[in-house]
Amino acid sequence: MEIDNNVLAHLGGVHKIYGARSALAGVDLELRGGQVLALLGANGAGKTTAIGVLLGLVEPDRGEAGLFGMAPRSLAARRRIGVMLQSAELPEAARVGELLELTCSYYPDPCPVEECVSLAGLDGLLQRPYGKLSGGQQRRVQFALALCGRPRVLFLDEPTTGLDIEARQGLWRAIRELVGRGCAVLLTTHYLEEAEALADRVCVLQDGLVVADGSMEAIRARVSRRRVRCVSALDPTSVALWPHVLAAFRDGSRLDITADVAEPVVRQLLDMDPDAGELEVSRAGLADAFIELTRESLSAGAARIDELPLRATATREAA
Ligand SMILES: Nc1ncnc2c1ncn2[C@@H]1O[C@H](COP(=O)(O)OP(=O)(O)OP(=O)(O)O)[C@@H](O)[C@H]1O
Repeated sequence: MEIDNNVLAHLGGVHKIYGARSALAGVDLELRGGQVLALLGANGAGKTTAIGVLLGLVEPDRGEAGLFGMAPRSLAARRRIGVMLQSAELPEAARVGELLELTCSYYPDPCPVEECVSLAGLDGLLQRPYGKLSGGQQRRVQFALALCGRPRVLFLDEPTTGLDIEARQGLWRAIRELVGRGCAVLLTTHYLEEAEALADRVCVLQDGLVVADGSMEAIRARVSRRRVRCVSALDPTSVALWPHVLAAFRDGSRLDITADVAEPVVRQLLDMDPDAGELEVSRAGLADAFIELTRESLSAGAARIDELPLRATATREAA
């Protein structure tokens, strides 16, 4: 078989079953040099299991995984990656500086500690015991530890969960800087704006299956649709049946409508509810695409974004 040198990490036909539950049901995935791949999916979709298989932490029942064309558990492969999982068990009494120095000592050509500190925004925290840090500060320490070996590939499993807005944006800046230096990133996140801000490729998992895999532009192009929001008492279930409406749901006092074109929907809305107010019309983003992709995929049986059907009439409440 011909080996593509630009593929840094891959899964091929991976199945993983836990009891009666299929966590991965034949997943193919490729991460290439210079790429930021966002792995998206609802809770339990299989994202962490996929990362576990890629890292050699989870043994697949079927299929194969590789890192730099090697077995994921090989030392040579492990030396070239950085990993930040959803949780980390680190000694609570160890000071941040000690943890960084120790981790750097495992690598032949480590990243200078000061650089890890600056990228992760840990200034002033080096003397603090890890166990006394806030949850957000601990996440930043875990990020810094992932950088110690100058990774060629970074695996980040929900890296910014629990971070405040400033810390999240700091971490995005750091990720962009690392990508600029040639690091590839596999990222899972529930913040779709995070995927939009960082990723150039998106893979959506649902119930252990890849339901969409494409470039961010392909997804954006796919959702050239509009979002209409307003305060209205109209029933979203009937609004979902109007011409041009793809989905409608209630968000508190607001009605949130996704449509292929906005104008006829706005006209009908104002006809049906003259009291409708605070009208907003915007271009639908990745979040809307994601909701549709995961809602429609089961009936569509599609594997690529451009194969998915264009219409969904269910409301989010009903889904
Ligand atoms: N060690 C395990 N034993 C039993 N079931 C497991 C195990 N690990 C994962 N699962 C199950 O496999 C499925 C996929 O889990 P996984 O953690 O990969 O999902 P996820 O997409 O990462 O979810 P989340 O967004 O909540 O982190 C879930 O149904 C989960 O309960």
